[in-house]
Amino acid sequence: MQPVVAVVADIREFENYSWHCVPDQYMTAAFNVSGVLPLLVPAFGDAIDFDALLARVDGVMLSGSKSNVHPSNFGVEAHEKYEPYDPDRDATSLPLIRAAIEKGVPLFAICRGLQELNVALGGTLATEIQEADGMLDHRAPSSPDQAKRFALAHSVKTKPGSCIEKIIGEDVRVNSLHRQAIDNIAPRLQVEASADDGTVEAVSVIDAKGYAVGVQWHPEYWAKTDDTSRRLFEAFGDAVRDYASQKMK
Ligand SMILES: N[C@@H](CCC(=O)NCCCC(=O)O)C(=O)O
Repeated sequence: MQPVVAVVADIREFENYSWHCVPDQYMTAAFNVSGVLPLLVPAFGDAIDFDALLARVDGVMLSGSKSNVHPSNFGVEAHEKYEPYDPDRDATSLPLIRAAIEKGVPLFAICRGLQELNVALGGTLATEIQEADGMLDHRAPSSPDQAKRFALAHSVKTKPGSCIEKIIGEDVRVNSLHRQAIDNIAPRLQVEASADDGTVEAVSVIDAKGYAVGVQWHPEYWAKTDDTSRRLFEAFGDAVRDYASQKMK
């Protein structure tokens, strides 16, 4: 069985075209490590019949992106410090997240995806977090070498007994490529892991009907070689297969 997972596309502009796209690293990690077929969902927003989409897939994965959730989605005025935006992705991810959680469709949210999960459920985001006193700089190192940008950068403590701790253990090292983070956590989310400076690094949905986990780091980049990264994608694949097999009963 090769279950299918919906992956929401970014809108990118290059070569005089608008593109619906997702970086290969997310697609490859889902395909090779989770053992699922990632299917790109165009960022068509509420023109999409989300119930029909979710009836046809076995999971949802939300990738990272250099773009940020538009602050109007969490009651904050737009400002250049929150840019760049991708409103089409927002308009697709946010309702899809709510529908997937309502239906218990397995959900794995990565970086921007975790931020979307928080906003979709009523939370808010802080921006330029590195500028606040006592905060680590969670941005990627400046380098043309992706392996250096996605290098493991800081430690993360998981909450004992949490979903994430059962998957990856207590203290792990993760990469870090973000300048936004959860500010007010959504009522239905619980913190599952934090950085030493208090940045929320992993969450899960309280009383979720199905697997619903988000991480602020990028396990997809080292999914084949890093134990923590691999475990996260394997756990997502297992949840998707369980869901798919239940659907067939
Ligand atoms: N834009 C948000 C979300 C961070 C994120 O998804 N980063 C992935 C980008 C990878 C890269 O820089 O190549 C934020 O900055 O917090």
